[in-house]
Amino acid sequence: MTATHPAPNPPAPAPHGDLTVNNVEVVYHDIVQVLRGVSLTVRAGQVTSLLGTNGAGKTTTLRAISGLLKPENGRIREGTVSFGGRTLSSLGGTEVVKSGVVQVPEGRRVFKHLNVEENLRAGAILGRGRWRDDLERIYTYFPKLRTLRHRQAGYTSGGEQQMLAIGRALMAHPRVLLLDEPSLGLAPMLVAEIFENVRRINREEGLSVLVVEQNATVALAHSDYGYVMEGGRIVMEGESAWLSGNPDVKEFYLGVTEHGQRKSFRDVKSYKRRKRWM
Ligand SMILES: Nc1ncnc2c1ncn2[C@@H]1O[C@H](COP(=O)(O)OP(=O)(O)OP(=O)(O)O)[C@@H](O)[C@H]1O
Repeated sequence: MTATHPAPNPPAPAPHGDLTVNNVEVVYHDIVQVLRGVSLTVRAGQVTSLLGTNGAGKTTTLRAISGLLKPENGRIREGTVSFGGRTLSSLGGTEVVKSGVVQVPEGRRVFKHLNVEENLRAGAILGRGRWRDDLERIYTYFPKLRTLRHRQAGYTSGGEQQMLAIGRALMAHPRVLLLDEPSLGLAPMLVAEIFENVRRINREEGLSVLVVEQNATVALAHSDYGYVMEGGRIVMEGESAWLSGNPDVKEFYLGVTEHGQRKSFRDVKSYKRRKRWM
């Protein structure tokens, strides 16, 4: 059963519309079913988080949206993905990018042999806007990248590569940005900086964001609405403020009991086995 908590005052939709995943089932290699009827909405102009443990199906959900299942031998067996009324689920990755939906992949995947500025310019593939103005725009959001602009990307830190990957995606003027675990392997201060920047871009440009995270604390602190996935299904959804105060989410994802104590890893694991949301 899915627990829901409707948003009382949804903001006025931005002109580009919502991104909707409707009852999507995904199989890999035609036999391994990973998504079992996933439905979610990334509201225009909002930051939406998709939470869940390892293997829940979060990355697969992003691939289903961004048209990147095929290279992984996966396909959408049932359901649709649409953006602003246009169906994306039959399009390939390049067409999805052209429609304004751009994914920042997990693990950064910057071009390590190119310098920072060359990486950013590689993101201007759609020729939307003027690349010089766009570089300035990205450097305003991520001043660190300006100071590093001539450095080979392979010699920058993990956090800098994450900023670069986000900056590169922004060069394509996306309307929806898909972020796969931006916190992975980064120190907490850097994670906070990256999420604050994403929030700022969302507010200033009206960019919609779907962020996949295992770090529920930081994702809920910087998003409007959240979904929790388990076993290829959405098991809970609601406004982020409500989710972060929800005892089930607190206990399981944030590892905190009602009395404010941290749960031990073993307790959290046994809680997981009980699967109280299913
Ligand atoms: N290319 C693939 N071929 C076959 N199975 C896959 C493939 N990619 C993912 N899977 C399987 O699909 C399930 C969901 O994986 P997915 O990466 O979507 O989960 P996730 O929630 O993003 O987890 P993680 O945080 O570990 O990346 C896992 O059981 C995984 O083994």
